[in-house]
Amino acid sequence: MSSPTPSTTLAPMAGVESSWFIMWTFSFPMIWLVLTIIYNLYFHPLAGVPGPRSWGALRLRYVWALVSGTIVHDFEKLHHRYGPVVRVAPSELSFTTPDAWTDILQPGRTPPLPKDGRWSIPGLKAQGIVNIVDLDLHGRVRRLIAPAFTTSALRGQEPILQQYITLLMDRLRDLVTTENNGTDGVEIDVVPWFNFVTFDMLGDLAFGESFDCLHTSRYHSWIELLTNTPKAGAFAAAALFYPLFASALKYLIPASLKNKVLDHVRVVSEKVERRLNLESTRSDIMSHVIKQIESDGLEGLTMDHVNATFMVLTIAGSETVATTLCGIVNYLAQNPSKLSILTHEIRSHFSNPHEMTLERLKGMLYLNAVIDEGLRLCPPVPWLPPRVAANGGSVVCGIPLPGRTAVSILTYAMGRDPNNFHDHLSFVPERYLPEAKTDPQSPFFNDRRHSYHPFSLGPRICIGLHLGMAQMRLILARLVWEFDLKPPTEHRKTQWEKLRTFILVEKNEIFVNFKLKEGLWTTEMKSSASS
Ligand code: HEM
Repeated sequence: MSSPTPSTTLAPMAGVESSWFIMWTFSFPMIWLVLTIIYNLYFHPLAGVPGPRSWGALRLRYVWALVSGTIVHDFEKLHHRYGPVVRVAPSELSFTTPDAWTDILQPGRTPPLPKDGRWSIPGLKAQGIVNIVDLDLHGRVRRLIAPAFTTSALRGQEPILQQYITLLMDRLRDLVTTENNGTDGVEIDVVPWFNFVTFDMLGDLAFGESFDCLHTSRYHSWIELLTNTPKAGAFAAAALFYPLFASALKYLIPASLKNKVLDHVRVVSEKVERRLNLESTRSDIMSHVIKQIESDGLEGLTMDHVNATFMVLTIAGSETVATTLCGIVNYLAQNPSKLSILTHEIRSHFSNPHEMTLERLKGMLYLNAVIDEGLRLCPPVPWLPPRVAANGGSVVCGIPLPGRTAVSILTYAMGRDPNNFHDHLSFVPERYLPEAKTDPQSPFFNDRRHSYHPFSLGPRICIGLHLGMAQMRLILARLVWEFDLKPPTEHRKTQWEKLRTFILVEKNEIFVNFKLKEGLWTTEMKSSASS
């Protein structure tokens, strides 16, 4: 009897082995996935915190919300359903309780919880102030730039702010008069204009050079790249939650984009260097930094830290102010009775724009109430970037958190919470007037104004708070002094609640109807419009 050939005996065995191999290859990750889900849902230390199973089982649902720009509205819905503390990922909680501000940000006491390093900008030699995780390093960078943001420094910077606001008014006046003689209203998309003015101001204050957006009525190419940074940041952070995907991403990013980012870093360094070498007596942000370096040196920092900080300042100091202004003007145009109170306050106090100094505008009660109400309904940082619990664990709002648990605060939902604010979804600046705080008959007497912090709190509170408030006061006052504003046609109205968020709010077009104030339509303007 002839013995079987090897091929006839081995073939079935090889088939069995390869099918085992295939089965293991596919089933091992499946088993791992199922075990992870079971652990996260039933055995994880945060398993008892309220939240939907689909978000607590894996981080996929969170990442999807992040890259689709729906994270803020999704979190808000979860808070409505599950309460003030929600588990939004296996090891991340979102808070809307007032105590979260103090427990997480620790104003004036023990060090705050550090930022979550997964949100840093990848590929930089050093992080800028907003993204630095190390508390000591952050403190040194903050000390270097802080003198540029005091109220007395702001007084020196006022002429620069006024110069750009005048230019903005000139541009808007041109648009209104050339489009239809200024007599009927003109619908203007305010988004680019508020971005132009805030970027130009920041360019001048930080680098001693405007970006010339207002002069050219166009975004500087650099600004276009910068405004996409938060969106790219959301995608980069999403990738970092899955390290395998993050390394693949490195190879997927087109070389042209990588080069653009490198170019961008190079341009900032050149701008910083040019300004540092400029012999000038002007008072801007850099003049204070130069004085600080001359007196205390760089305190162990490198120029990479300075450059990265000036890069983030350009965004943090302009997008935020532009977004809030868009929100405020959108609400004002759609609430004519509130707009007319503001317009009356400004026009009755000032007979010409030169009288509108920062000092005098600080005392305009309704103007300030309008800004506070705008910040409540349209916070430009609607979701405070996550912090992490200490390695050995921390306690936030009475909940013991395992080490490295991420925690975030949903500012947007806190501002719109009926438990915090009466008539919570309406635009009512009156809630911020002094009488609402002192008159028990006021429907807003019990509003929890103290529980809302659009500029954050503690050692990482917004450094540009005074500057931002100054820009908003000046721009709004000049706008209502010069123009009669009205809502746009119905199909062009914007509902703020529908905007997406990629770390910062994504603004599309926001139309407002502009008409020159009665009496500003001078003979000179008429002839230049008709020529
Ligand atoms: C409407 C105006 C503004 C609002 C509502 C606002 C809000 C905020 C918030 C909530 C934070 C905390 C972010 C975090 O902890 O992750 C922050 C930080 C910061 N903001 Fe603002 N901001 C505004 C305007 C400005 C301006 C005008 C500047 C500067 C020119 C600026 C510069 C910064 C910087 C540098 C930080 C980081 C501070 C640190 O980490 O120490 N902001 N801002």
